[in-house]
Amino acid sequence: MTTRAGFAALIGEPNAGKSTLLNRMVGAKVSIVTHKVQTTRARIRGVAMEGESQIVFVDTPGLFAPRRRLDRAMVAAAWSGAADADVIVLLIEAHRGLTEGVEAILTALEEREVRQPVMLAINKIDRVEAPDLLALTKEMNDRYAFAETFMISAEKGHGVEDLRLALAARMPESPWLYPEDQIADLPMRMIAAEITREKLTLRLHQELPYQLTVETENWEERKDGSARIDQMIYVIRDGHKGIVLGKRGETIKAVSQAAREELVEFLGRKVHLFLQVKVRPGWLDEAERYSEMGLDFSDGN
Ligand SMILES: Nc1nc2c(ncn2[C@@H]2O[C@H](COP(=O)(O)OP(=O)(O)OP(=O)(O)O)[C@@H](O)[C@H]2O)c(=O)[nH]1
Repeated sequence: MTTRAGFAALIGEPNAGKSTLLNRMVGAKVSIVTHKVQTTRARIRGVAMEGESQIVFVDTPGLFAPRRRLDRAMVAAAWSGAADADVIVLLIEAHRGLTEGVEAILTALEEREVRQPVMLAINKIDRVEAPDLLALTKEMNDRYAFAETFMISAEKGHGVEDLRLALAARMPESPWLYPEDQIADLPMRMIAAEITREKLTLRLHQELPYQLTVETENWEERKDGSARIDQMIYVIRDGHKGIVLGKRGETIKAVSQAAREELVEFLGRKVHLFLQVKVRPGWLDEAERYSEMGLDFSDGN
């Protein structure tokens, strides 16, 4: 039996339908991993099985509008995440066509001399007429040498199976990256940390997220069946610590409660969550720290 496994990077403008498509391709069985898990280079969004093939879907956070230095490093990392993948899928919206945003992505693919196959998935075909769709297919393929083109409706499920089969066929021969019965069991600590990070970003000013990391420092299974989880929130300045804590600790309390509720739902048992905030000054400028995260500092400059 030959098994295949590899990474498929899903790229596209915001709102293209990435989440909808992933949920379709990954299916209910593993939808648990749709929490955005941050790995060093890309976010693992889900794992799909198709016959003997395992497809690990990653997306590329921060591809757009880099503003600050770290954001730019994130963009570079996002691209290297895509460059590390075995296949890239560019998702565009049928009714919007070759937008400026899509053009920017294609230019970046060319500039970076991406060597792996890029599949074009034209989504939301339920919103256009057939002649327009054919015209767009031609326009896109004249613009870039896509390996294959798919016309899909992620929402309605049309064409999704064909895309999944094509991706499966392009996965390299390899043992599976995740045991089949553990697909839903991606590193729990990372997922738990990401849950807290998400709650923080929901609560805090938009400026903060990339300057803040959450690490699960301790995970203890208790005899009564509950889990004790200790997490550290790292910020770069004293002032940020105050923001995270909030007045009389209100912010962190609310974050902790929201994160704990989601963890309870996620783990299906009682959770004791302990959050602490620590300042790690100069973090933004520590090239070493960047490389630990898989971020290429020089490239991001
Ligand atoms: N008509 C139509 N709408 C769709 C289709 N697929 C997705 N949508 C809608 O498009 C919107 C965006 O979909 P998402 O899956 O959230 O898009 P996304 O790319 O994950 O968005 P970001 O997380 O912002 O990057 C939602 O309102 C979906 O319901 C489709 O095939 N047809």
